[in-house]
Amino acid sequence: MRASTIKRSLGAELTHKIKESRVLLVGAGGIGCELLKNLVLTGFGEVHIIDLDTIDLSNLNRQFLFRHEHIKKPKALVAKEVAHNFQPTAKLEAYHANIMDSQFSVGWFKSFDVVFNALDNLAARRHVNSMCLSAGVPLIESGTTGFNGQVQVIKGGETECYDCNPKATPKTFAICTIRTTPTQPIHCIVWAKSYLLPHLLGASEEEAAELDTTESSENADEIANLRKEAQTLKEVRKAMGTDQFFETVFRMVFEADIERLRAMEDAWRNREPPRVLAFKDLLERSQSTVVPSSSADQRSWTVEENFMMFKDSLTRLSKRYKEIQDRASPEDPEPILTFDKDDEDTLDFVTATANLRAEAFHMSLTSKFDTKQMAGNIIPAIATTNAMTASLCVLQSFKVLRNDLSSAKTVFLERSGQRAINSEALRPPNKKCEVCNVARGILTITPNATVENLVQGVLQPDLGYTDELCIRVGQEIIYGPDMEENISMKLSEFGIKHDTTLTVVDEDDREQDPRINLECWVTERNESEPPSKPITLEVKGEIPRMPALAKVDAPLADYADVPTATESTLPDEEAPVIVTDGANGLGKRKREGEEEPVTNGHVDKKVAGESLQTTNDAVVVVDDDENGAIVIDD
Ligand SMILES: Nc1ncnc2c1ncn2[C@@H]1O[C@H](COP(=O)(O)OP(=O)(O)OP(=O)(O)O)[C@@H](O)[C@H]1O
Ligand SMILES: [Zn+2]
Repeated sequence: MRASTIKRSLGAELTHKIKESRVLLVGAGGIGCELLKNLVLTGFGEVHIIDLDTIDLSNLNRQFLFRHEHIKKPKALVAKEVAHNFQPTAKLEAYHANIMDSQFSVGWFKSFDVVFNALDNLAARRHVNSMCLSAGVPLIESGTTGFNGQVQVIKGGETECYDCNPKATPKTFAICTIRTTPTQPIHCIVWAKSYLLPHLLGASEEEAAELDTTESSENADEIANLRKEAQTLKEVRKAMGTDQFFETVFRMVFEADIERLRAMEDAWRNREPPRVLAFKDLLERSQSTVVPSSSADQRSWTVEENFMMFKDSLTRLSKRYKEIQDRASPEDPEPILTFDKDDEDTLDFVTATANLRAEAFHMSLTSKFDTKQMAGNIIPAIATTNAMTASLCVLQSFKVLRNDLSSAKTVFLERSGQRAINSEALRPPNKKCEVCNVARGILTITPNATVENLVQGVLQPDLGYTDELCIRVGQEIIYGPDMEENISMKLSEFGIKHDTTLTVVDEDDREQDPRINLECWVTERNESEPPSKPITLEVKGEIPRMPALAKVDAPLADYADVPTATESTLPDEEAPVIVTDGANGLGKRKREGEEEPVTNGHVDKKVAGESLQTTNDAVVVVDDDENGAIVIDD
């Protein structure tokens, strides 16, 4: 877009702010590539891009900044180079690094006007959320899953943060369902991928995160059985590389084990018992069957084809296993082959064994293509969803830059409802959220400052803490009620220096509610400079108390009315239930018992298309001579 067009659409003031701004883009994947292009074309003056990964062939279909010749090169660096061609005047900085590295400190985050998250995992999202809260920098969080997308505007102390709503943990399956009574193809796939493959080819049971092996009174026998069986499988592994290996494994898994399960009569009172797959019979039936080719991945293979594929893939995997074993020195641990959706050998093995098990349990068989999606927990990434989500991020960032949070929205992109784009007013922080419901302070220390200076010189006399407090740096506790010995140690001995963040946790809940956590950002000064105290702490007012019964907050209709952290004037509503859309960790907010998104009167829902004719200030329609109408809507 031409600069003059942008200026006419956004107005001179915002255009100027955009040009002067310094923003951080975390992640240069599906959303990140689109976002970077949008940012530079919109005229953002300085964009820093960080991504830890290198470019993969499978990225090319949607991460349009990357080409074949870029494979294996760092995403951030290539993205920077390519985007620079779109807007040579933009200042771009790239980091091939993990955003969770300590070099990206609170101080560094403070140097940005806005941070954009375009990540694919919960841990990194949470980390950036917390850094932005500490640094007081607004965050535009985004994610997509298939046709669904979401953009959330986060501003510490004013809106919900990423962690204000609980996120669902990845789905796990009870081990007994997987091992004894599978009822769906996915149960067979998880069995093949997380039980059979690891036991045969290396990794231990504990490493299979999808299996819930928690022991209870009901499943104690089954767990004991499992352990015995795991031992047997390890024994069977010794036959690897011999001609009998395939037959031994097959007979153990599809004959002996199924016989054992059939004998558990109670389990089959209300359902059909599994059938034994006889090795000899299948061997005979598949005499003239060929192993399915790799192009036959979209159709379900016959039982005979699955049998042949089981043999073929097990042979390939055993060969690989033996090769690794032969190369290793005697003191090396046993080799481990683990499932990878992009590893043909393990995918063939999982498809074939899952299907044979599905056959034994009277279920329909699954194609290799579908098995890949299911076993890899893959929901296809859709380029248009990423592109639309990235544009919505930029539109929301305009409101942040204008300091107009009251018109910023959480935006949902969806396909199932009547409307493609829905939005909700932002909500104030959830008072129960331990991540954003913290007080913040600036702690100025001298090089020799001690824990004692902090506790007895500042926290207790100035802020009223008792002995029941605990001090943390990251996850490490450096001082607490049972750690008196640390009181005389220097803060520097715990690695506390300029730009470290430490947290003070009030553990005194005997008489009244404890204070909310106090997060201190450390700055250093010279011993000789005034004031003379070795430590000073700057905090605004008293540290509020932890709200005992704070409930979920209402949508934010008017920012002027946002209750402060100490007030409890909010409506008495149930905590929101998060329906996650999969790996992106984003949750669409729904309240319990509701099918549709919240429409309780507080919520301002809008449709992009419907707003075109409105006179709402946020909607700008520009008639551009060359490019037709450009509509900027929220
Ligand atoms: N801690 C982190 N620090 C920096 N970048 C990260 C971090 N975690 C994830 N990323 C990056 O975020 C991007 C997310 O993009 P996307 O969701 O499109 O994933 P992808 O890995 O490119 O694609 P796919 O997972 O579908 O193969 C990736 O490029 C990934 O490398
Ligand atoms: Zn929060």
